[in-house]
Amino acid sequence: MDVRLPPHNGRLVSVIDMHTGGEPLRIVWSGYPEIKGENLLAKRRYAKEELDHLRKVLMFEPRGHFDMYGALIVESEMSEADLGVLFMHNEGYSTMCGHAVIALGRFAVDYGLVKAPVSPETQVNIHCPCGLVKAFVQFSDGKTGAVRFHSTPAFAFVTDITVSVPGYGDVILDISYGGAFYALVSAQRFGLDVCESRTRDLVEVACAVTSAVKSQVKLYHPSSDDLAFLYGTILTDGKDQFSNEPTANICVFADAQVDRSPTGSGVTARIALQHHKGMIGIQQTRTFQSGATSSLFTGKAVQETQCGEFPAVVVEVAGQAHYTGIASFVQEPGDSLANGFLLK
Ligand SMILES: O=C(O)[C@H]1NCC[C@@H]1O
Repeated sequence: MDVRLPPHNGRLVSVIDMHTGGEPLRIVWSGYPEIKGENLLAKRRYAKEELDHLRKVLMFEPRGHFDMYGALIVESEMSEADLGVLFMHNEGYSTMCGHAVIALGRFAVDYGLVKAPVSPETQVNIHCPCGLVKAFVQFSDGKTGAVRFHSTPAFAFVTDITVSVPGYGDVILDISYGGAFYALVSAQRFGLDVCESRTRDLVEVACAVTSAVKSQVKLYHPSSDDLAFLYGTILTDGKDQFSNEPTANICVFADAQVDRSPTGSGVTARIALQHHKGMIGIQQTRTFQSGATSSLFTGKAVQETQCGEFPAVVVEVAGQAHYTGIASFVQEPGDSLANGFLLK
């Protein structure tokens, strides 16, 4: 059967879909209008201000769903970058996304964004809004495999602060930065278990924490005000002290969106926090498990560094992404739901 273009408004947006540890990634590779801006953070602002209707078309139903995640490939102003990327979710545009970097590393090698890949690993420099992230993609017999990446400097922002969470009382928690800021607290504090409890119960608690922290704690990042916002809350199993056993967590980010993966930027933030508290050493590899799907990432601090006045670490996170499909999306004239909608 010939596949013909359906009736549409003139715009055809083509994507490649992947997932990393169950978390979807819709990579937009053609059909998006030019994203203007003299640097990546300016492009992020432009996408937010001028093109947000297209995020909704691609992330929301009927083409996506409440928990869809996307990546827009853009040009980077950094000479060492192989590609630039903007991340999209159900609320807007993130500054870092580890599961996406793991998928994009493979995509960049498989689709020729990097010339002459080498075995056993090909380096792909991905310019994310938080900075340059270096991905190392397994490559042998012409095939790509697992990916590890080195984060931008990650740091504990504040530890053991008390936040008043309506409905739950005073909660002691940490805030850590792994390319995005997260509040971190053990689910046990709320009588929940990140692997066993119902997802909706975990989401309710995490959202209450996120909203309390947003209203009570002012965040700050030494590089840019664009990075200084709380992305979400990570509920953990409380097993922060180093061990060879996996530690599980569930990340609730953006508008109550649930990460199916262990969360690359979350693993980065957790290791920065654990290192800050003396619970993990440099080069000690820890396994992180998603409370949602049981998928695994590994992580380790590979280098001590500085981020402004914050002692920081570079974290290496490793995982595996898979392809799920390709698609070209249209909006048909006369479709009252063509711009996308969400069920909450
Ligand atoms: O892996 C990560 O870092 C991301 N996954 C969805 C939420 C985070 O951006």
